[in-house]
Amino acid sequence: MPVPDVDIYPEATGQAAKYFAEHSTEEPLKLYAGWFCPYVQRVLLVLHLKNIPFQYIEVNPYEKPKSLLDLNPRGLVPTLVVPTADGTQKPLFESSVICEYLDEVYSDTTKYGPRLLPEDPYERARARIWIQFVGSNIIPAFHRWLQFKGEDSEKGRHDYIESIKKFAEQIDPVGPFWLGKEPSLPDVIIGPLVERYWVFDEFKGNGGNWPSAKDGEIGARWEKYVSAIEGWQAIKDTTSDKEHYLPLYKRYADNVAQSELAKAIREGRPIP
Ligand SMILES: N[C@@H](CCC(=O)N[C@@H](CS)C(=O)NCC(=O)O)C(=O)O
Repeated sequence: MPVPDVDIYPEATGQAAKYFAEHSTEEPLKLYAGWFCPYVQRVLLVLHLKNIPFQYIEVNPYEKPKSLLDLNPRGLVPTLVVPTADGTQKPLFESSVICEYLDEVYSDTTKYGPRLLPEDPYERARARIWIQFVGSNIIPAFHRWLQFKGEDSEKGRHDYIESIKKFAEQIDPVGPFWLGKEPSLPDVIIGPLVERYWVFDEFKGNGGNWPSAKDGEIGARWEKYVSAIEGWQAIKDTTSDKEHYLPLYKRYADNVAQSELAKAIREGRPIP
């Protein structure tokens, strides 16, 4: 795919642009977001699945406008603004925390559909373990593979593939989703990363070399899971056209991205 010559921050396109336009009017619940961001997409998935009214506010987190910094001093997206009775703004950040918050607050299943964390305490705890695993293993490996060069990048590739195999062992064998028939929070947390597989094929020459049926039962389970994520309507509705992601990910792959996250990875600090 040729990378478009875009120097400025591009805009959302395709299905995502349509979805954002539908949520552009004033609402008490506000999401400060960047259209390209996988962490933002997690929150969008929850809002979309539960059909929660909210206002979508696009900000460029690399320029960190004052409106964002006033809410979140680290200037990261997603930042959610929660309405209060006295009209003050209460911000929330960290995508997985926001997702759990929304699942708890919009919990009436007759209005908002199935809960995203299981009712059973053991299953709920197990889901949280694997959500944490995505944050502590899969995401760092994702960035290491994408941003680093040579041996460091190879270590990222190895860790990424090995950790998705571990995650795959935990997927319900019948599926298609992590807990079975219905999507749940682990799918929301890993879905946007699965949806960005092509980034590695494009920039790291991976050539679609992901775990699959040729690697045995777990590979087959993962392959089936990837198809479920890619065919998931909520993912499709919140994703832009691929070409629009290219210039942004190219900066990461070329190791010139200036975001806090990119710098933390390069300097070997914990990622924000
Ligand atoms: N751990 C955070 C990560 C959020 C994050 O890193 N967002 C990126 C965009 S994908 C961002 O705002 N980057 C701006 C920067 O790093 O300066 C979460 O899960 O919400």
